[in-house]
Order: sequence, then C-alpha cells, then structure tokens
Amino acid sequence: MPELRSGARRSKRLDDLQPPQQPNNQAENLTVPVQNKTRRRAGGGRGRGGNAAGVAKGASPTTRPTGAGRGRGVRLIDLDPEPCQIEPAAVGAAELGYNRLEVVADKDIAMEGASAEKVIGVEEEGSTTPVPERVQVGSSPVYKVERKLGKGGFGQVYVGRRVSGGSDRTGPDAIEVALKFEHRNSKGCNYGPPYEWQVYNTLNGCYGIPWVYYKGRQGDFYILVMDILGPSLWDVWNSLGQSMSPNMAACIAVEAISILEKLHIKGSWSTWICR
Ligand SMILES: Nc1ncnc2c1ncn2[C@@H]1O[C@H](COP(=O)(O)OP(=O)(O)OP(=O)(O)O)[C@@H](O)[C@H]1O
Repeated sequence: MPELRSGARRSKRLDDLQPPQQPNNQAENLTVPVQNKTRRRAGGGRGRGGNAAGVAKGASPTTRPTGAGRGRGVRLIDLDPEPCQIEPAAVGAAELGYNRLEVVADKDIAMEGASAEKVIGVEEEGSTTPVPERVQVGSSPVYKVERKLGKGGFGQVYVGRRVSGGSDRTGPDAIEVALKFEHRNSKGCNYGPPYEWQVYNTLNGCYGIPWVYYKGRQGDFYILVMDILGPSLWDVWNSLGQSMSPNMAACIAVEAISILEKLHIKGSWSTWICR
C-alpha cells in the first residue's frame, strides 16, 4: 500500500496556517520589480507541482505492475479494494515533524539529476557555469554543495549540507537542504531575482509546498535554500520501469487535488499553475 509523502516535508493543514516564521531574509531587502510576464516552465507540471507528490522514504509501492501499465499511461482498471489512506498519512506527517530528514534518503530511487533528462531547452549558461562549492545567503548557515538533484528550465537543484552555523537538525537549520541555483543571466532573472521568489513568499507554509528558508544572491547565482523533498514522480515512475500501480496513481491524484485545492483557497493559483 503506497503511502505518499509519509514523513513528508513540513506541511500544514490549512486551518493551522500561520504567517511563516522566516529567518532574516536577504531577499526581502531586494527590490523585485513587477514582471508582466510570468515564466513558462519547461517541462511544466513538474517543479513544485511535480514534487508536490514527491514520495517519501518508505513509500515503496508494494506491487509492481507488469507490462500492462507501460507506455504513456497507466491502463485504468479497478482499484484494489485496499483503501487509499493518503490523507491521514500526509496530515499525520505534517503534524509530526518538520522537514524530516528521512524523506530525502530513499536510496532505492535514482534522484541525482535523473529529472533533468526530460527537460527541454535548458538554458546553457545556467547549466554550464559551475555552481559554488559553498553557499551562504543572508543569515543562512554555510552549506557544502553536494550531489545534483535535478534541473529545470531555469535552474539547477543540489543537495546542500550544513557545515557551519545553525544548531538544530530541522527547519531553517536543517542539516540537508535543497539549493536551487538560477544564473543571473537566465531568462527568468532579467528583472532581478526570479519571479518564483515572490511566489514562494506568498505560498510559504502552504500545504504541499516546500518551505523556503533563505534566499539571496551569491556570485552569479540567485539561490534558494529550501526543504529537500523525496524523489520526484518522474524518478519514481522511472524507477518502477515506467509503470505505476493503479492504487498508487489514485493516491497521487488524491494528493495532487488536495494540494491544488489548498492552493486555490490560498489565492488564484490555479491560473498560474495551468500556465
Ligand atoms: N526541494 C527539492 N527537493 C528535492 N529535489 C528537488 C527540489 N526542488 C527541485 N528538485 C529536483 O530538481 C528538479 C528541478 O527543479 P526545478 O525547480 O529547477 O524544476 P522545475 O520547476 O521543473 O523547473 P524550472 O523551475 O527551472 O522551470 C526537479 O524536477 C526535482 O527533481
């Protein structure tokens, strides 16, 4: 029985939403000009949305469908009688802990840049300029940049390991974080920090959205320091031989709809997501 995002990143029930308690944030001091155009993401549907249903450690599907589900889509058949318990798992995890580290450690699923394979039109400069070995933005701890988690149309995401500063193991002091690098010459940074930063300002703390703890510029890169998630659905799909059990697909759908619902309540995000 797959349990999506059990032990998932810090999320909250909508009822519990409170203003995010962010540490001093260098980005807050940056002037972010209003951009009339929003960025259209290469490989839309991944990114936060894709990760929104990121799979936590322990979420290994017990049944591995055979060839029936291969190809472009999963053949729809009757769901197993087993009920899908996604909501309790997700909510329970949200209430139990912040940024639980085990979610990142699913060694069975390849995450290291595997997602990049499906990306079309990745910007050359951002991809070729080496990212710094160490990162420190605003009042963040210092992170050592480790393995690559993936790349999108505009940025690259790496694991950051805290090497100094911070004393906790979770939240803004987490030992492992995801570092998203966007080169200052990337299309998304024509007007300064990526528009995505504004979106995170609004959505931080929203159910299904990874927390962004720090953001700022270092050298040629705009950098986001955020919760590290489990493998993307793309990685899970591939690790399962490009197939998925109907039960798991149903759980993902329920979770995705639930997150969309919360985003919609929070604001008119459906338009933004659809673009
Ligand atoms: N917080 C995170 N934790 C773990 N992996 C992540 C995280 N954020 C992104 N990734 C991985 O890195 C990949 C690229 O992320 P990115 O946010 O750049 O992608 P995108 O939103 O699809 O593209 P872009 O925003 O650049 O258009 C994702 O597909 C995912 O595999």
